[in-house]
Amino acid sequence: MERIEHRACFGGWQDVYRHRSHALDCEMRLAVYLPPQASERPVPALYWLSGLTCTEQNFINKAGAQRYAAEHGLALVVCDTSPRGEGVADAAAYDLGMGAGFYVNATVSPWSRHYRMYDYVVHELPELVEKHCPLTDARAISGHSMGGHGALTIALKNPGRYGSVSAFSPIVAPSRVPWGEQAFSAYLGGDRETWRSYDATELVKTANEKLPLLIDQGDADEFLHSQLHPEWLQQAADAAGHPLELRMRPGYDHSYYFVASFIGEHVAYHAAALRR
Ligand SMILES: N[C@@H](CCC(=O)N[C@@H](CSC=O)C(=O)NCC(=O)O)C(=O)O
Repeated sequence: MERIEHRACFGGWQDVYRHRSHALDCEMRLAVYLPPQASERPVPALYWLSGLTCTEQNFINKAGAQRYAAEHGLALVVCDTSPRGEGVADAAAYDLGMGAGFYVNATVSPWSRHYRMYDYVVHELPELVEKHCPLTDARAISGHSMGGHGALTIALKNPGRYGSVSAFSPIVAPSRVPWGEQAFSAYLGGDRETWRSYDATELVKTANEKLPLLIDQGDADEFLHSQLHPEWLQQAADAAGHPLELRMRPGYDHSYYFVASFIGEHVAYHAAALRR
């Protein structure tokens, strides 16, 4: 990992690295916020997955999470949302290709060559940052929109790997909404059976580990009734006896103003869970 940004922030450090990814077969950037406590001892980490069009920069610039991470002694690990670079397959649309990896392992050409964000986030990213930064292997995961889908599905598919999970405005049923149908058709192909293993509303039906799901959702979100439908996950979780707290927030939209308004509560939630 080569450090390319290093900025003092709330007594700790906001760093950005570039590295060669084996999973994605391209150069990637990732951001790590180290709270002041990390200069004394290894600290637990909250992994953040961003939404469509984002890089590693959106969350670290807009969410204001570093103040809370410093308070609670939690590191923040933020990756990009897709493979990048020349030779990486792309599409003209903002919601397919670069910036729209959907946290799956693509199985269909031309996407399957680089689009393996699931393996990258679950395996390569923690191995890398836990080797190079003062982090313990205590991990929490969260994200926004497409990244909320990523956080929920990755936690549900990997029992024991994360101490807690939360999401802002997540795509909870990608198999049933336009953003997900477009991405899964391209990356996974036309057999909808294969889509179920990346759909939180399906995964929650059979999850053995009942890791509580925490979701914040604005009721003025412009994508609420077309792409998000958190009530579908609520219904599936209730039927499966899976704990889910869905907090509808009056007046909030889909933007990072919403994430910034409640990120402090999520950081506190994850810090408490990782202390137990
Ligand atoms: N009009 C937007 C559409 C894309 C968008 O809203 N992206 C969201 C995530 S949506 C679901 O994954 C986002 O986080 N944008 C980045 C930001 O900093 O706000 C557009 O074209 O950007």
